[in-house]
Amino acid sequence: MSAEHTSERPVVHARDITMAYGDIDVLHGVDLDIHRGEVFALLGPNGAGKTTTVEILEGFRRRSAGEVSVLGTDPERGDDAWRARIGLVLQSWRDHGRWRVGELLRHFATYYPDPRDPAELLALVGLTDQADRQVARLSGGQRRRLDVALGIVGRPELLFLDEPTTGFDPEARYEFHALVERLARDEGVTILLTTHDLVEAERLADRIAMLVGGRIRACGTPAELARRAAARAEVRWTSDDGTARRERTADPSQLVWDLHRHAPGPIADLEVRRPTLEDTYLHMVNLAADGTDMGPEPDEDEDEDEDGETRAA
Ligand SMILES: Nc1ncnc2c1ncn2[C@@H]1O[C@H](COP(=O)(O)OP(=O)(O)OP(=O)(O)O)[C@@H](O)[C@H]1O
Repeated sequence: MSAEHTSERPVVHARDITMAYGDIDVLHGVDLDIHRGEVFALLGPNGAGKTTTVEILEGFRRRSAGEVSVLGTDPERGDDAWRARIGLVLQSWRDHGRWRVGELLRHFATYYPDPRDPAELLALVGLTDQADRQVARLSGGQRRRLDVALGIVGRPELLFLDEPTTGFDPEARYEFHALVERLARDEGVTILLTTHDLVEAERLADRIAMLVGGRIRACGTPAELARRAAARAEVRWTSDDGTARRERTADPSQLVWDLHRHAPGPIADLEVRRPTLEDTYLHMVNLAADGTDMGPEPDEDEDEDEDGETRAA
């Protein structure tokens, strides 16, 4: 990566993005800062505004208002040189069915000043054996691997991954996760991932933002988010009379200690279940569905504005 790209300025910087389709408001003031080499996941239920947000950052959609800088440029004014620094793995399959896999990759490589070697890239995504196969004859998971290869052939500084592992078998998913980690860790690629797979987000993301109803409700590391949402640990055990018991508590150590003190012997089936990212996610979504406008929850990594809004900084 050249020195001009290594400044501390966030790769993605957005303030107060709003978006309306006709008279329907979809985004209500989204703030984002994503730093170089960070894997950032955007989570949220169907219709939350994830694709809209990402398309605005990619320069495919004009925002209604707000300030956006991606790799130092307003995406609405991004030129070809700017676009060449960005990789896209989109949900929709592009129509290249009659091309052969290797041929298509070699063709795409010609668009970039310093592309990856197509043969190495095929090996990287596990498609070497399919190099001479027509794209239309690939399985769903193999097409998705090709999408990933096309997204990174130009050595992007910023990679957008829109539900990248849909249709992957577990092994392909595992290999893909390792690839994403390598891109971010070894090559300093910044990655914005949208996914409905909370396990994937937890595994890959340095930070996660939860977008619900067009607002960022929470942002932080997976561990920070798991601790939120008033999510308390659950302690499970089987009491002396054989009854299955469960209790939620903010202090599971104390509860386990108390159980031991009062039990005549070992406690059967004792289990402590820590709050998970899923607990927080469901909590956020349910609050929004109830119409409880609790606003975003600030944490130690976030700037709080005068009005109490949280920035994903
Ligand atoms: N071109 C459009 N015209 C009008 N409304 C749109 C358009 N695109 C999206 N919407 C609406 O904007 C809202 C947000 O859509 P968006 O696709 O950004 O959500 P999402 O979070 O990506 O959802 P999903 O998880 O289902 O992909 C939805 O209510 C959707 O119906």
